[in-house]
Amino acid sequence: MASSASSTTACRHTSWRARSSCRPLSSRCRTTTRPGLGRPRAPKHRSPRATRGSRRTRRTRTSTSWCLVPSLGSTCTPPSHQDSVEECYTKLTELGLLVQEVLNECMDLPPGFLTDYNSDRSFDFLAALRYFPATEEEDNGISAHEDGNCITFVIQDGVGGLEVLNDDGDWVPAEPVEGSIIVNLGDVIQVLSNNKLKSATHRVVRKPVHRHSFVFFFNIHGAKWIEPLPEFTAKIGEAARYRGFVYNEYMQLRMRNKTHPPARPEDVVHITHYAI
Ligand SMILES: O=C(O)CCC(=O)C(=O)O
Ligand SMILES: [Fe+2]
Repeated sequence: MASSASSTTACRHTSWRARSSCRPLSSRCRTTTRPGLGRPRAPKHRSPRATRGSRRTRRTRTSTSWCLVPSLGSTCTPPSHQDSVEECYTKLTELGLLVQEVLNECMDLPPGFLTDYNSDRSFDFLAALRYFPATEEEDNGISAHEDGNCITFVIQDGVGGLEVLNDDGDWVPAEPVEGSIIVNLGDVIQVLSNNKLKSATHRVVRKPVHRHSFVFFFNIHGAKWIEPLPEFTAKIGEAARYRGFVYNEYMQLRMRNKTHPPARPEDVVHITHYAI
């Protein structure tokens, strides 16, 4: 993650629960200074106006998000867009299933393993995000973080601002490419693969103009037990790097990071919470 004390949007969506109401999820968002969400890795470069951790952080609106298609509860989709949003949701679900199969092969798992293991689609959701223009003092859209789920698909407009942290600690812009979808792996895949595959650390830096993105979270059922698979541990003589946990428990801890931001950055819960 970018820094151990960063500013982020207090009320940005974080879990399927928060998205089950039909209103902008962060319509009254204010920028607050609080610990970031990712791993304590120091990037070499920071965008010039980023005020993560700064005492100067002004209370300005940074972003809003709407849940278009939640698995539970109502949606915020206007009736006129219902059909196209639902079609989009169906296609993204198909894409998730396909990418999951590709992952299954890349991870050399028994055929169909991930399809069976992650067969319940009721925790997936699609969100629409709107980022307000950066101000002179502040340009943080979303602080550095890793997604806690399985796979995330991001469809962004042409404005840019999404950045990924590489192994050298440099932030690399995920430049908008028309017609493309960005695929992020999340913490669940990192744990299952015992760190062979990594969840991408990413953030959004706001630009001087509005930015919009659609984010589809291909999740896993909340009751699922997540732990490193034998193919990445016992079968190859490697120790598990994580203890097992129930997915919902991790989601709730991540949510608590937001509702009750810990005073000390080291107390923010990341996937390392389960590291052995
Ligand atoms: O808006 C984006 O490009 C990324 C959003 C994101 O990282 C998230 O919602 O977790
Ligand atoms: Fe993310």
